[in-house]
Amino acid sequence: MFAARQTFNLFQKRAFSASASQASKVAVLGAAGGIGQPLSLLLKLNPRVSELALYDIRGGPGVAADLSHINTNSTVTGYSPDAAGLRECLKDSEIILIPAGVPRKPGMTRDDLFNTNASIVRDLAKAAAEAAPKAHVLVIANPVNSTVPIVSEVYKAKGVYDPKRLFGVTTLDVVRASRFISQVQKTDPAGEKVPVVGGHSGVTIVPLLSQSNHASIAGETRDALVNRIQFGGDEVVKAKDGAGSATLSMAMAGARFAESLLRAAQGEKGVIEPTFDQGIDFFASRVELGPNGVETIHPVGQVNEYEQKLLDACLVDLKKNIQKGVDFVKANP
Ligand SMILES: NC(=O)c1ccc[n+]([C@@H]2O[C@H](COP(=O)([O-])OP(=O)(O)OC[C@H]3O[C@@H](n4cnc5c(N)ncnc54)[C@H](O)[C@@H]3O)[C@@H](O)[C@H]2O)c1
Ligand SMILES: O=C(O)C[C@H](O)C(=O)O
Repeated sequence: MFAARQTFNLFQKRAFSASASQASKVAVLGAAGGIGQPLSLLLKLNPRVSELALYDIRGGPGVAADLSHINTNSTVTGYSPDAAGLRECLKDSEIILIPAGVPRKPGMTRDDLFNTNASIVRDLAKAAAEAAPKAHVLVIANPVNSTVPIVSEVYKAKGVYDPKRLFGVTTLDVVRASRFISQVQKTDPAGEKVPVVGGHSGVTIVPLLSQSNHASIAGETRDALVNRIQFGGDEVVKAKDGAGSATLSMAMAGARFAESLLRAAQGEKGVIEPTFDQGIDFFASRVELGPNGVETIHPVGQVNEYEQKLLDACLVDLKKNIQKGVDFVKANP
């Protein structure tokens, strides 16, 4: 049994009747990138978003001009790539998504991105903490296991940290798990829910097949499925052959998470998503969302012996990844 007091991803779907007319400003930092562009497109199509604010060190205004011609009601603004532009972009945002940062190439681990992405995320977090301290922050930039603790340390230093409003986006892991299990079982992925807990890299990604519709999957089929869920990102990195990592599936996952937060903010009950988040430590698990972000962190629940071993292996790496993020901000405030 694993008593998690942290989060990394979320999931679930419910019918809803909340009004979509409430004003919601959503900011995307890294909006001109491989994830940023399709993510911004999906947000432009979301009637719950009233204002889309796009920032990137290059290309933000161009992406904004393009999206602004789409005939949905939201406004789209691209901001200049400087401190004033970033501040304006962030001001009054309800949700801030951060896909800014470099992606992997074949042969790299997500941790190999740390040296470049840690300072990018730290600096964006500083700006967000100052300009929009109450916004929900959704960290996509890798290594998520370390970049989320970086944001939390920055917010603590600024005296505005609210663990209920900080999320590591691990939605893609449950999206993959649902798709991959449906391929094995020849079912509709829409009906497949597989909790995935832990972190967002390799063995820290722990799918709980015993809690899925197919608890009896065992042996080589189970091992292959678990491995595919844990290393799904590598599949895409390899196929893109040096041109980056998952962007389109990630955009879908990020947009789904933002939509869930907006639904919860607009009064819908029972909105559950997986996210990497902080209770005592950081850990991805299913989280119920409310108007102020995290409402309830669901326990990991009953796991079998096989999954307990996966969790044990996960925690070894995850703790190191978390500490690395915390130490980075302490050494480089
Ligand atoms: N959480 C997940 O599940 C998940 C999934 C896929 C990718 N990722 C991660 O997301 C990140 C982005 O991936 P991508 O494919 O979009 O990369 P990309 O290189 O295509 O885009 C990154 C964008 O960030 C911008 N950028 C860089 N520094 C910036 C800064 N200081 N301020 C604002 N913008 C800045 C770049 O100009 C670029 O447009 C990577 O770190 C990748 O590993 C995470
Ligand atoms: O694999 C990567 O580096 C990107 C992302 O974390 C993913 O899971 O696709």
